[in-house]
Amino acid sequence: MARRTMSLLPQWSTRVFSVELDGAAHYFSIQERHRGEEAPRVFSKVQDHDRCYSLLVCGGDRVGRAKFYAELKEKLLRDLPPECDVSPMSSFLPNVKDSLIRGYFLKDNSGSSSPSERLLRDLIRRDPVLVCSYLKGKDGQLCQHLWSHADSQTVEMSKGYYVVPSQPPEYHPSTLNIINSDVFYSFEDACEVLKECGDIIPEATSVMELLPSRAPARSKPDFPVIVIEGLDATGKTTLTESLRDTLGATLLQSPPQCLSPLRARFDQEPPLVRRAFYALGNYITAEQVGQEGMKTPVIVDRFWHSTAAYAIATAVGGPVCNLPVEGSEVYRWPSDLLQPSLVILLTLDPEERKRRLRDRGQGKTEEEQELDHNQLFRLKVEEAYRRIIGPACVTVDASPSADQVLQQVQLLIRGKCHL
Ligand SMILES: Nc1ncnc2c1ncn2[C@@H]1O[C@H](COP(=O)(O)OP(=O)(O)OP(=O)(O)O)[C@@H](O)[C@H]1O
Ligand SMILES: Nc1ccn([C@H]2C[C@H](O)[C@@H](COP(=O)(O)O)O2)c(=O)n1
Repeated sequence: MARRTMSLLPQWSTRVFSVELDGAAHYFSIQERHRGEEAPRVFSKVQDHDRCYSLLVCGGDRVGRAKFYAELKEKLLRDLPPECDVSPMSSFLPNVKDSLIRGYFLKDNSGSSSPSERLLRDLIRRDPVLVCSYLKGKDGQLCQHLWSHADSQTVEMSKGYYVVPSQPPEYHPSTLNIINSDVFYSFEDACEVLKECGDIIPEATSVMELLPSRAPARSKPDFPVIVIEGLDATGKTTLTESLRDTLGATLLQSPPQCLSPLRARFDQEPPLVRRAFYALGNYITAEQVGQEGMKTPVIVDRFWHSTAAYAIATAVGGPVCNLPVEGSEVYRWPSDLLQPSLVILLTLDPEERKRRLRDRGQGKTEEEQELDHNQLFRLKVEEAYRRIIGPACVTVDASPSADQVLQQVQLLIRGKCHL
């Protein structure tokens, strides 16, 4: 643990820390010397008697880290005193890709530091975490003390760093680690994740056995390939089935049928593993498209746009303006994935979508419930859909009757694919 702490120290003083407190992001950095002047308070909501700590998840392998981060919040909420608030926190090097470390900020106003500190000492001894405490210095300024663990003893490092407010970064920190943690741009990169979890998730081996040996050739099939995208209950199933019947097409879906028995298992996993699973589903579907597309037109219910848009919207906290800017490399199409002839995005007024969901009355996945409750998340998914290129999607208003939507889409297909 001591060695890991030390390996981060060279960058420690150039890092920015972000804490989500009361719905707002607070950014701070640290300084070795006190500049003399009174620094503005970083956390206006932190009272003088509150004890504050941060926990950053680092070290170990990326699958272990992702799983530990997902479990840590539950552990903290379960084992800390109820007077202790737990908020998301991160540390990053501004505009440096892959530099984000996630964790939690604890604000303890229980009046006794013992239970929290016991838990933190236990965590630092056993788990891949860096722990800091925040104390007022002699001059009244807040200082960050990095804990270290050596020889079975946890000690607060004697030297404190002064905490000073920092400007919000140009790019939201959660965008720094998207590539290869949330979105995978090649078959190899997504496969790598499943290979790494074979020991702890036996189902990963089952997925590997269903995969082609490499990314299927990207050569265009003889017949057009049309992908239908959209949030749940926008009418994808209804439309894709009608298109299959009217065009004499083959209907496929991503994730493909063969992954259905494994899907619920991967939906429980942290984003790194879950998104790799969905990314690989697209390659299995692409292989099927390659075969069927030599015989008939192919309609695909969800494909890459869904994989990338949901992953990006989940990874990026806060409002739509936190998304990576339009034209960012995160919206690019994977270089080894078959490109459809046309991608249609069905959009629907949120109230009508809710009505259709209610009428359908089926169970919902956690992400679907999130879409329902969280207006911001829905807006981010829709905006991410629109920003993806190579091919970009064509938006169709799905509020008219099913027949009218079908006609509108048939017109687009005739124009673009000459069917
Ligand atoms: N144009 C339409 N007008 C009115 N109702 C519709 C229309 N299209 C579909 N519906 C109804 O809305 C509900 C959701 O449609 P559907 O199952 O096709 O959506 P979906 O996008 O495939 O959903 P999911 O992604 O959750 O599977 C269904 O009850 C369907 O009958
Ligand atoms: N190609 C795909 C298809 C689906 N997903 C993910 C995104 C959502 O979490 C969920 C939505 O699918 P549904 O419940 O409507 O079948 O599945 C994906 O990432 N990639």
